Amino acid sequence: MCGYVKKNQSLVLSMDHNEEVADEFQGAKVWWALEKTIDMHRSAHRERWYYKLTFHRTHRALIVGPYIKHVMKEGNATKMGNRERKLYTNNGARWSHVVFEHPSTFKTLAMDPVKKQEIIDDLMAFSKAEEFYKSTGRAWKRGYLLYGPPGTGKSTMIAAMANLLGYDLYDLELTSVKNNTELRKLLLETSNKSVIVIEDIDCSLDLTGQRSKKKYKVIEDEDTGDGKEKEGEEKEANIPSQVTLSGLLNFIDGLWSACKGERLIVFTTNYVEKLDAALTRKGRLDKHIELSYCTFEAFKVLARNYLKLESHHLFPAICELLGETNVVSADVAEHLMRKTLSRNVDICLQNLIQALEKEKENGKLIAEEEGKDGNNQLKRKCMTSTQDHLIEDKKRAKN
Ligand SMILES: Nc1ncnc2c1ncn2[C@@H]1O[C@H](COP(=O)(O)OP(=O)(O)OP(=O)(O)O)[C@@H](O)[C@H]1O
Repeated sequence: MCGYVKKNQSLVLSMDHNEEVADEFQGAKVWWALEKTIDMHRSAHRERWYYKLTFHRTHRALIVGPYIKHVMKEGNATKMGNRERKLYTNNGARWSHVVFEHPSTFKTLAMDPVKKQEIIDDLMAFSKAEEFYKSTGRAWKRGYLLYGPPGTGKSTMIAAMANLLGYDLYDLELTSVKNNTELRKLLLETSNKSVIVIEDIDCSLDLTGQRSKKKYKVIEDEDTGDGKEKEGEEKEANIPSQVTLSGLLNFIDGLWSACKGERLIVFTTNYVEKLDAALTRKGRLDKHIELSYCTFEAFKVLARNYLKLESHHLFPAICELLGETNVVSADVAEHLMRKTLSRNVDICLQNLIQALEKEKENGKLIAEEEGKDGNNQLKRKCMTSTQDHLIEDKKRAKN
């Protein structure tokens, strides 16, 4: 047997002609050999390679049934684990892809450890539940809704999910899908073992279930008189969208019942409270996960990721300040990244403390202005003033 290392660094073993490899399954010994025959079909003499399996006749039922099934399953799992995974994005009704190499894992994801483990367990149980879905006649799919302010790690978690399961990622841009026919085509083209992501669902579908109308720049073609999407002298027109929320939900519920393989569908939003109840009701989306402001537990993960620190004398001060402010993990990570510039952990943590203190002061000021005491509700308002800008930017980019 010989082996070589593939591009993605996994070891690939192969057998030589007439070489024999032994295996054992539930006490039964088997021997695999790679053999060759000459195919004399028509006048062409073609070599055909095959595996010969030898075992004692008393084990026939065990080997032909459960053992072969086991080998196929393990083989497929290995193939899935070794292949290059892809990140797909759609432009209208067409998918294009790049190699998916996002480094995020659940280990590097900053969040409450208990909640994190619960999500990992849920994903692993789902990925192994083929028999359950088959026996209950349900489509092998699971829906997640991730919600929380910008920068709390929703996209990071999605990458960690795809990495944990070894699935491809499909980033579905709904605003570029014209109608339900295009949506159906896109969804049917997704591979099994995939995560389909629809980010910022509140920007893609409005609350009545109608997709938000996209503003196209329309100019009259001088020769043909056709209205075409062009740059130049322009007037804006609303092209009515035909992708509806009910269309989307029907696809999720119905379409994949007829499809082989497992699929995760993940929606994200910054405004869970604005979503249509039809989308959020149980059964449609199986798990609702809130990603919120950075806690001390989450900070410890970030400190491990960025500073390789398990503890530090400034941690207690940071712990206290995080309890009094609403700061997202993206902002904390941004401060910790600066260590690469200053090369000094103490300075980096001191800067973070200063930023948190400033945030706390802002919260107090707003509280005073509003004539209320500086409790959570007001601190929330302080944060939303900056985050509303981010959300508005996102909406503008989509429209
Ligand atoms: N929980 C987290 N764990 C680890 N890193 C995080 C976390 N949250 C944010 N980050 C860091 O901040 C960056 C931005 O986070 P991310 O894009 O995942 O936030 P988001 O919640 O998806 O934001 P948005 O709602 O704007 O899409 C990430 O690239 C990552 O480096």
